[in-house]
Amino acid sequence: MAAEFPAPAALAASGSLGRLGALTDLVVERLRVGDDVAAAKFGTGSPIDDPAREEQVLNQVREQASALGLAPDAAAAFFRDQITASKVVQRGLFARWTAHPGQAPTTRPDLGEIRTQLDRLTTELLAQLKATVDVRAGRIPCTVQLKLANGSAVVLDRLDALHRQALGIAVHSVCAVSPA
Ligand SMILES: C=C(O[C@@H]1C=C(C(=O)O)C=C[C@H]1O)C(=O)O
Repeated sequence: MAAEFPAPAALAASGSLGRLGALTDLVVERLRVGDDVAAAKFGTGSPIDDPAREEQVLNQVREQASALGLAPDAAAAFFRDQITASKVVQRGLFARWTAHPGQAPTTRPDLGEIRTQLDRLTTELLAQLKATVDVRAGRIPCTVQLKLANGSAVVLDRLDALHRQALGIAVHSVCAVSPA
């Protein structure tokens, strides 16, 4: 009987469920990198918003999307959501750390290294967008798969309210036709 319900650790090892599980896991990984970005900027005076960097990210997205045969505008819209979600995480953590300085990070990661990590995630996320074109084109199946993937990610990754809110923003345009 136990074998029918894999232990949480086994589930965590295999990632979020369903056909959008791998994409969702990358989205969550990018949100988590947002925590590191916040730690890199907090207390330095560096703004959360960096429009020049955003433009660079979106240009990279458009170029790589075209090379993969994905629609550049749709890919850019998806990444605009990733950027918005990252900034929601950053603002939430800034507010938390300002209100509770004891929770603020004690080490400051290097923003340049973090951005290299984000560039790698751009490539991996685009590959997953490409791999899920078919499932994302089906309105109802996509919505069901997205709920499955997100629901399992929330549990497996133990997402708090801030990261759940950010995940909702980040997957806003995953299904080609958004549910009502
Ligand atoms: C992640 C950063 O913070 C913001 C979010 C970005 C992103 O999600 O790619 C890019 C620039 C910033 O507006 C960053 O500065 O690198």
